Amino acid sequence: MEVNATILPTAFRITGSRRHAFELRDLMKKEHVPKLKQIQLEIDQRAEPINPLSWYPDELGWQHSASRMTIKKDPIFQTFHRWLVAETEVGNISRQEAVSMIPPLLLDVKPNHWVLDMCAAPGSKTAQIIEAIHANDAQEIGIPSGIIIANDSDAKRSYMLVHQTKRLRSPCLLVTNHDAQHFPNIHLKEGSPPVQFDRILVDVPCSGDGTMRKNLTIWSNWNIGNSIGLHPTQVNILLRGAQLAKEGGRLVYSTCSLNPLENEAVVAEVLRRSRGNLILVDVSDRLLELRRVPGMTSWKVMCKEGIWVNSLDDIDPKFRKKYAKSLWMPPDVEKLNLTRCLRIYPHLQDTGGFFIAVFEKIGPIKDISVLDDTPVSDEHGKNSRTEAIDNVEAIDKPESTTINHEIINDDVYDMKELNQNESVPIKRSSSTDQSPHKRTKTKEGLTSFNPDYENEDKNSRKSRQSGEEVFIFLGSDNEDIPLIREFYGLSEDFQTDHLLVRSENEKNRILYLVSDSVKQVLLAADVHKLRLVNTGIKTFTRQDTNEPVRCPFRFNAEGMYTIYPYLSNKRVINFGLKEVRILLSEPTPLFDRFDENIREKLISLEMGCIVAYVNPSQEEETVFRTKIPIVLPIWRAQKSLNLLYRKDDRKVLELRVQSYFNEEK
Ligand SMILES: C[S@@+](CC[C@H](N)C(=O)[O-])C[C@H]1O[C@@H](n2cnc3c(N)ncnc32)[C@H](O)[C@@H]1O
Repeated sequence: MEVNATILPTAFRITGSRRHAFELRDLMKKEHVPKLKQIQLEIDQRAEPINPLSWYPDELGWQHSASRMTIKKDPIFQTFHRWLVAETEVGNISRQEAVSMIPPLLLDVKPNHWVLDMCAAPGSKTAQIIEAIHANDAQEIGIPSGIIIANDSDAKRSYMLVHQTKRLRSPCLLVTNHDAQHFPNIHLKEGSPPVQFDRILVDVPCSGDGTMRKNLTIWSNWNIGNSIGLHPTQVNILLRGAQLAKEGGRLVYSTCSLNPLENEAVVAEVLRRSRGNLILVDVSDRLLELRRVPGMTSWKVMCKEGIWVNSLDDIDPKFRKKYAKSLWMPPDVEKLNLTRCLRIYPHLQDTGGFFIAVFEKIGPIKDISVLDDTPVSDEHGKNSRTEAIDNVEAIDKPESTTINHEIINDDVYDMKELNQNESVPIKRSSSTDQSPHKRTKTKEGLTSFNPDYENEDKNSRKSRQSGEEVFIFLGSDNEDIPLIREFYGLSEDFQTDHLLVRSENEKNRILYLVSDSVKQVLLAADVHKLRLVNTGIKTFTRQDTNEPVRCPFRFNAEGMYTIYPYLSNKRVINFGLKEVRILLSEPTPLFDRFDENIREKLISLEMGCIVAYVNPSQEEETVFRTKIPIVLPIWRAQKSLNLLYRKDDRKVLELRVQSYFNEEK
């Protein structure tokens, strides 16, 4: 309790592909950490200085407890903070509560995995999963074969998730909006078995009592009923996850609550109803430095009136329907290995509270109906007796929270889903046309893209809300592709059939790139059942110009890093930070503003989009040198350049450049 009344330290992860992450870590250790430690000692002897989280692999997780005041007032902290913000904005660093980093680590995601994140918003763990999928990007050219389907039942929060994960620019991410208890089956082909996932994260809604160091409202809003009400939903979400996992696949269940009714009671019920086909994994050999306490093997239930109750039978029959039988310890509790669950208490290592259980699916899960008190058989439940779901159905939830046999029967399920979901037409197209949209002329007749971005965002959000989102893949006969390939020297390895447009009215205005696995899902036989929120990274945009230009397609900042490895040097120019500063300080700098070698190269290129490649490690006067490159899309007009960055992206780039020179803002 004493620890709970203290301020939670700030934690962050160094992310990105492994090679880049190690580089950034070493730079931080060399340039920032010694100074920060020194200054923190001088300012506040009690504060924990910046240190790596001992249990986080490869010193990529860090924590410090400097106060806001220290960060605000001290120039060394200010410099560090600016660097942190700049690297966070470009996706190289993620701020995340330390304990919340544990579930994705134990999920053990590989770049080829199909991953479902069932309750994903606002997306901090999704970001970690995306990073794991892209872990080898710096070493391997190509888009990973894995996929992350990030789902949340709350539409607003799903959009928040899209926003949060945008900076990671992954073509492998697909965001959906479903009640995870009824996450639909996906059949890639007519009559094929439904997709089963290698990895499933089940980070369920919970009462949140483990976050009381950060969320002060928990202290006043907590009540006994919260956990009792959440338990059935948590059971149903985890059960649906268990069904959707591949045999041999892994599920991680987590909550930021320490209440056994939301943790061990849920795990026990799901293990029982999986009839031996789901087992708890012993992860005692993982994250060895992480201090943890084993899961509980006995617990009691307090009813909403504040009285300890031994069984459901002891509840007043009038209120019995409000309690799930599975809240109470099952008779075979000792057989379930609940000690393999992880409890993280705040005092163990100065964090929030958390609960994690890691499962492996070892057999098909077909019958998930409620069991009576007969212990689960060691032979996959052959002696178990099933009964109808009664009390669980009646828990006061806004919508049905039951999972029963129907869910694994596709026909019944389809009918349920069709009522819920609007169709998402998936089409193939070969034609191109230009959309009518608002144009703003700049000095050299180049249509400014910023106002269009804003309009596009508003419109597309509107269309998504009314269920009109479309994903139209470019056909192999699309006439723009050969031009794009030739103009930019795009390698044959780049699969242009993974480009799509997202609006019938604005065909080919923006070309989005998706990975092969996302494409498979978008073309699945029953994709109409999926409520799609977002997918794809903006890669090319048709740029309207007054001057005739041979290739009107320009790169987008969002897709720039993904497409860059596929480009020849045809339209790539090496820039230094000096040139980047010119681009940032002047809207359309003339060629004359640049050194002769750059000017000559610019003159030799025909009008259209070019790419600037910046390697900060080659800059002599910079303070913080990493080899992490900056790759910028630029419009080469008649006599001037225009950095194709939105206002907010410009700000981030400015911050990044400043941080290299350790300058005051
Ligand atoms: C603990 S938060 C998830 C945090 C998230 N995994 C992260 O790391 O940022 C739980 C989420 O579950 C969502 N949720 C609640 N009920 C759900 C349901 N039945 N199906 C899917 N998501 C649900 C909530 O909207 C909330 O965003």
